[in-house]
Amino acid sequence: MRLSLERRAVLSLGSNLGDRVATIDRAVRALGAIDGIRVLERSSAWESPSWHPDGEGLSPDYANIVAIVGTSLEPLDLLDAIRAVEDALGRVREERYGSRTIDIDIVAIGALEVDSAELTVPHPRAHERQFVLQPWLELEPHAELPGHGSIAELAEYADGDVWRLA
Ligand SMILES: Nc1ncnc2c1ncn2[C@@H]1O[C@H](COP(=O)(O)OP(=O)(O)OP(=O)(O)O)[C@@H](O)[C@H]1O
Ligand SMILES: Nc1nc2c(c(=O)[nH]1)N=C(CO)CN2
Repeated sequence: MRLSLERRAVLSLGSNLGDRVATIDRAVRALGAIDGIRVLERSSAWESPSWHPDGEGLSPDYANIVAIVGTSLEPLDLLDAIRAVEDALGRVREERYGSRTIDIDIVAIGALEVDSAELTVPHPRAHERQFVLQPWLELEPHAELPGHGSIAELAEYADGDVWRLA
């Protein structure tokens, strides 16, 4: 279903296989080509060791960006659109937290809260991920993550190294 109003959504894009930044660039272009999604801002690319519940650095380093989009799509339609972009870019769904050519997560959709079997928004792990917080801070230093507060404060406590790619 389409809304007549746009909501501002924060997306996290990551890749740790192949030409990571080129794939992320293609994903951003593909998102912007979808009816109901406008790409408003995108961060530069940041790199970080792969995060996994069993430990860091078990697979190749990731490149990550944050993109801010305006969307008139309902949350589950936005998730479908994101999955379609991941599929179009050749993502193979393997194990959870495993390597991937492209991964797109919905970090937040305005102040909306969604808790369904398929979709949880705000993303339940975004508040503790430097690879989400640092690129987002670059775009919106005063942003708040609904339910968690200031992203600048969250970044002070979040674990993990992340550095800007040239
Ligand atoms: N906020 C969200 N953004 C994207 N997918 C979500 C979200 N909440 C729930 N999901 C669900 O999670 C499923 C698994 O997603 P995915 O394979 O990208 O997880 P992951 O990237 O391995 O882990 P993580 O979500 O911690 O980054 C998706 O198919 C989707 O249904
Ligand atoms: N650094 C980093 N680690 C990850 C990432 C990611 O985007 N960046 N995505 C994952 C998917 O579950 C698993 N681990």
